[in-house]
Amino acid sequence: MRPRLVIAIDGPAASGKGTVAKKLAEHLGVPYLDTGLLYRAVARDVEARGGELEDATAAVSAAQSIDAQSLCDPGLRGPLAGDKASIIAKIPAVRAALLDYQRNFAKSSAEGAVLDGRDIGTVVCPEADIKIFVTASDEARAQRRYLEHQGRGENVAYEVVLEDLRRRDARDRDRSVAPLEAAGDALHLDTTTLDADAAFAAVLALIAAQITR
Ligand SMILES: Nc1ncnc2c1ncn2[C@@H]1O[C@H](COP(=O)(O)OP(=O)(O)OP(=O)(O)O)[C@@H](O)[C@H]1O
Ligand SMILES: Nc1ccn([C@@H]2O[C@H](COP(=O)(O)O)[C@@H](O)[C@H]2O)c(=O)n1
Repeated sequence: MRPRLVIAIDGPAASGKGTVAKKLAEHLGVPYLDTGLLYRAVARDVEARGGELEDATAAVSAAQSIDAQSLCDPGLRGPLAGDKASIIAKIPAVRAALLDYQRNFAKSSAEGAVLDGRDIGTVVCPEADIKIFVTASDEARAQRRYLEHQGRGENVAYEVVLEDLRRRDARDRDRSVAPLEAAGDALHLDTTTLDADAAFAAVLALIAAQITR
């Protein structure tokens, strides 16, 4: 029988962490949480109530009343929602309000769980069995986002996508609480030259090597 595994996957925007995390959860038959959706949903709810994203009181109130059912809202997808999420994600009390939800999710299944985000290996699940930090060059990540825009028929210049991505990364890296960074014991995967299948195969190999060590 396979041991219970909690797997933490972190990395910057469009590094491909969500793609590998979802595949991994399916492969292992464990629940998967895209924690970015929580921050996106808080930003959505603050604005829906007429609040400002920088208003800590409004953001904490939204974080405390987050509705798990509403995380599948397609309006949460896309870079604008991600950018708004990164503004409320800087507020320490918002992060604190979302911690229990994430930690309870990690404990919710006897088989384990896969969570992806920015601070899973460092703050949410510091005791995770496996931690993976997924990266790719800025240019490769911007190209992925650019292709997403094109797929939706949106006319956005590659240079604008690159600039937006770098601004969001900087906000996530430079914040005072739970910044985007690799845990000291994380395994590193650079997906710049890997397609999604190759990245998944590389993750499986990293995990196999760690488990059999
Ligand atoms: N290895 C890869 N090679 C090329 N494209 C990829 C790869 N992995 C994912 N993609 C594509 O890149 C885009 C971003 O991938 P994904 O959503 O997994 O990134 P992410 O790191 O979870 O981003 P975010 O934090 O913004 O949610 C998607 O369109 C996805 O299909
Ligand atoms: N664990 C996390 C996850 C996300 N964030 C913030 O939310 C933004 C959107 O995240 P996506 O993964 O959906 O792109 C992200 O830029 C972070 O600001 C976070 O702080 N911690």
